[in-house]
Amino acid sequence: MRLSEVLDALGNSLKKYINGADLELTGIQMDSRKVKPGDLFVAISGFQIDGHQFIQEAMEKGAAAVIGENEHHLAVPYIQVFDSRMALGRVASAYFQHPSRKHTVIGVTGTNGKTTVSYMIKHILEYAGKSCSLLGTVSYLINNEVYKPSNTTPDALQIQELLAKSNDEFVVLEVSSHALKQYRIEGLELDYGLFTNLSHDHLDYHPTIEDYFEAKTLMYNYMKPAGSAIVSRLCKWGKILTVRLNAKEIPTYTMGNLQTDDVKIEDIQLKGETKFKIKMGGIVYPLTLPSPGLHNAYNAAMAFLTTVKIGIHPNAITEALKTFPGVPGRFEMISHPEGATFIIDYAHTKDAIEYCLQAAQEHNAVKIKHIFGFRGERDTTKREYMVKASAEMSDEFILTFDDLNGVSEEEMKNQLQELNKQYGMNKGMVITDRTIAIRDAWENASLGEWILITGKGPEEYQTRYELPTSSDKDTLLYLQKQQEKEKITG
Ligand SMILES: CC(=O)N[C@H]1[C@@H](OP(=O)(O)OP(=O)(O)OC[C@H]2O[C@@H](n3ccc(=O)[nH]c3=O)[C@H](O)[C@@H]2O)O[C@H](CO)[C@@H](O)[C@@H]1O[C@H](C)C(=O)N[C@@H](C)C(=O)N[C@H](CCC(=O)O)C(=O)O
Ligand SMILES: Nc1ncnc2c1ncn2[C@@H]1O[C@H](COP(=O)(O)OP(=O)(O)OP(=O)(O)O)[C@@H](O)[C@H]1O
Repeated sequence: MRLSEVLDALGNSLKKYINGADLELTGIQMDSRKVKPGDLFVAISGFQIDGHQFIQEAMEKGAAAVIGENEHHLAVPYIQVFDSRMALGRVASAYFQHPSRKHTVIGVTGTNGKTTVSYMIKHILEYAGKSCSLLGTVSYLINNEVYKPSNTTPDALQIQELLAKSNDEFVVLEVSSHALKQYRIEGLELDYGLFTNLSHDHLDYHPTIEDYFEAKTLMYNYMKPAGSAIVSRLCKWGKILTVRLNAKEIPTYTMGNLQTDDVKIEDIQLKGETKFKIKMGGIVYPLTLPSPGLHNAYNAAMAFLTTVKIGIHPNAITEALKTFPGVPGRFEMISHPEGATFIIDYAHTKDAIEYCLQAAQEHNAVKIKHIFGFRGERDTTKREYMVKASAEMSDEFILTFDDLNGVSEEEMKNQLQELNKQYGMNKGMVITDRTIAIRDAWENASLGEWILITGKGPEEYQTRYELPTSSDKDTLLYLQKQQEKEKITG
């Protein structure tokens, strides 16, 4: 790519161009440690460190040109921009020849359900014989290859690179509010923009829920001219968003429980298999879903509406959803020999906890025990609501450690004890070691009891615990094996 093409791609984010010889660039880097001779280095002023500090290092490694926000006079061409993250998205898209134009791109935003809806869409498309890449919290799946995710939404450079690598017709990607604020999808062009819901989360990053909502709406600045929005109107934010999108004349299709919704969800039965009906254009489609919970019926309805708009026949969609295998760590069940049911789930908001515990209630749980904790260095304002929800909906709960993220064990333990004292309704206890909390529940599990372990989903532990296990599932499988061994040895 020529430097002159970089300048074209920047458009109105270009502020000043200094030392202007045109030259050939061999790559783009936002991390000085990765720079190779001939690369364009984009200096980003980060949350941890200011990338402008590394301009010298990047040049020593052979950077042929630099983009940044500050005033600099360098030996190589320097392009001053208003916002380096925005510039990175635009330049990366141009460098990889605007890869989103060669795919049908589906962006999914919302507080909860992004991953599940994305997996459902991929499953339906594949059932219909299409190929689909997926970028999200659990993994990046491109051309049937699995990549370990760096973030829910990768940085702008990685997004463009992965889309360029993808030979799949469709790409579905989860779009977090952090990504939107940080211009990670700048340069991307979406065919469909999905909004699942909005509830209390990330109020450490966003000053208010209104700001969080505004961040989510930014996704709709990236629609292709013929692109359309698919919005769940089940929460008030979806209703507000629909009005906004109509005003912007973006074709908007809604899922909800009103006659005016394009897809109306009705007659939901949650006992046993999840069964519900979708009413669309005067026709009623019965759906059966192996994934339990009202939230999953909503997720399936969003996937249904999206894939209908893509052109998949509704009957093929209903058939495909019957065999949806679920998502790792989302309401994943493991049975206990005494007839209890253990669930591993990624719920880390009050809303998600309520949906999970409700699903257990709907399955006639004789008793509900809930094991959960809170991530260190993440939104502390949601914790009391999560405890209140658990205290109201479970029979017993155990507060335990989640990732500490640098918070001391003592500090987190005090927090857990304080939250339990204030909001626990005398139903809670604190067992800080997550594996011991799970073992306690395993050893005391009884017939018909449901034990929900939430917060970590399939993620590996970051804290060293007493049992030699690496995740909630691993702990349960370990306990299962131990019990079998004990039976054999008497
Ligand atoms: C708070 C936050 O969002 N941080 C994101 C941000 O990093 P940052 O600005 O802090 O980066 P930094 O470490 O300060 O570095 C600044 C610049 O200096 C460069 N650098 C650094 C060192 C060096 O030697 N040389 C050098 O050039 C870095 O490459 C970078 O370009 O930009 C990075 C690149 O896009 C992100 O990976 C990073 O996400 C961090 C890891 C993170 O944990 N983010 C979370 C909060 C997040 O984004 N979560 C959402 C999902 C939320 C949800 O729904 O659950 C997500 O999309 O993952
Ligand atoms: N539509 C929904 N409404 C409310 N809660 C949901 C919904 N779908 C899933 N959940 C709950 O949220 C948890 C996370 O689900 P999922 O991974 O699909 O959401 P996400 O938006 O991708 O979350 P994250 O961005 O944190 O990865 C699930 O384990 C479940 O408890």
